[in-house]
Amino acid sequence: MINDGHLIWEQTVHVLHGTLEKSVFETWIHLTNAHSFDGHHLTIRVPSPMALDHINKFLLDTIHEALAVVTQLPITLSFILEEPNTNRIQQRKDYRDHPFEEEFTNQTPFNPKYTFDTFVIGERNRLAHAASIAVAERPAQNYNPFFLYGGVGLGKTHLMHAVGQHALRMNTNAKVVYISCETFVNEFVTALQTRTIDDFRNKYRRADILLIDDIQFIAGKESTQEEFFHTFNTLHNDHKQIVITSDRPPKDIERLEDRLRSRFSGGLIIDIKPPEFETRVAILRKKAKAEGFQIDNEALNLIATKVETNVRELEGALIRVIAYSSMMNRDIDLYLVEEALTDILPPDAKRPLTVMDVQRVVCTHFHIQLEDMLSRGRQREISYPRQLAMYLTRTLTDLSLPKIGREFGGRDHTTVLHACDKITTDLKADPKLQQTLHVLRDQLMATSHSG
Ligand SMILES: Nc1ncnc2c1ncn2[C@@H]1O[C@H](COP(=O)(O)OP(=O)(O)OP(=O)(O)O)[C@@H](O)[C@H]1O
Repeated sequence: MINDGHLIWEQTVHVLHGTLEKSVFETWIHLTNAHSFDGHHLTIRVPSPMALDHINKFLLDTIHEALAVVTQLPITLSFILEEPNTNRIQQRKDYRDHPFEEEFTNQTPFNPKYTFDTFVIGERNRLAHAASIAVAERPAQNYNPFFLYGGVGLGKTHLMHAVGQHALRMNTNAKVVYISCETFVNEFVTALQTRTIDDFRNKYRRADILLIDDIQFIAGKESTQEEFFHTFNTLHNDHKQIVITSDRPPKDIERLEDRLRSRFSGGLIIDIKPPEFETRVAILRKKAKAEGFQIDNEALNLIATKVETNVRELEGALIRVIAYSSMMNRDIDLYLVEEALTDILPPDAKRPLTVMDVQRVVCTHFHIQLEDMLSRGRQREISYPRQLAMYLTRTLTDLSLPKIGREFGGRDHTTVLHACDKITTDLKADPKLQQTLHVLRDQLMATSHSG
């Protein structure tokens, strides 16, 4: 189970990397590690008493929020001091997504997970992948610039890091510069303010391969566009490779100078589209395997049906399923995936489920009256469907335990809690109950879609 803990914390750190100030992240979070996880409580090791103190005083809320984004489960957290001889630098090197924004250096500038080996090829990214390999192996020969565009979370940054790492493997002396456009803009402004524009120019205009991510960020920034235009020309004239990513094609980037637009369009432009079903399943399988989890095909297929357009979200869904399975101490099967991902509704979902929907569907299934379900009656023919309906309401809606209690004939929240625990326990050993639940859930999903 510690494996799950590592995975959950790794993703949480990933979220924190995007939300915290860079210096805060680097100082307090970067060197933390998962220590133990029991399905409900995650213990994190921190490297120094100062970090322990700072995290507990100032960062707890932010960290809990990030954890909730990752798992959406009530997992609790605590921090402990790391034992002195742990090799923590070794353990935490992957979380730095975009670390390579300093001087030219060939020391692991990229996310080691973003390589061609870990990239799953499918119909809709095959060309992007092939062009990326060609550029990495023969920089500035055929496709220059190489402009890669596509929607959020589809693997553009992954491919760009793969190009950089592969190019460095082919030629360890190559000066490969990776930069997000946002950082380029910020560095340019700082260079102007601190009169270090020559250093800035040397850094970018002496690259053998310049990889610039999310170029759409340059829109409307006139002086940066001017600067980038000259950077681009210098590199291009010197036969150096330029790789650009964007969320849209050059023609659709607003407030972009025409001369840049035409430069961007002068090489190879390729788009990357959301992966089709088979590729989504293959991505999930690869990711699960890489993290040390064996998940059967049916469960992977179900996750892949639920998340269609964004690989980052697809990976997030997988993490949530794994975390949920740890927490409930149950194997990952169709039922568990359904429960863990209940709030991911297909795009055409019309309205959220109500407690009435659940009660109606369960009563019909068990041939009982609604008034019996809401009554005080304790006969098993009534009490068991009632407990099942409470469990379904709890897992399929946002209602709190007290609110559910009120909706079921004014019962106490501990009764609801007991019902949920009972069904959770029964589910583990009762395939028939699993089947029943599956049928009921399908009907409820159909209910919410039909609006
Ligand atoms: N074909 C793929 N195979 C394996 N992993 C993938 C693939 N496509 C995307 N991913 C994974 O999905 C996640 C999001 O990808 P990435 O960050 O490259 O997206 P992006 O297109 O740059 O998105 P954004 O526009 O938000 O910057 C990463 O973890 C990446 O490794």
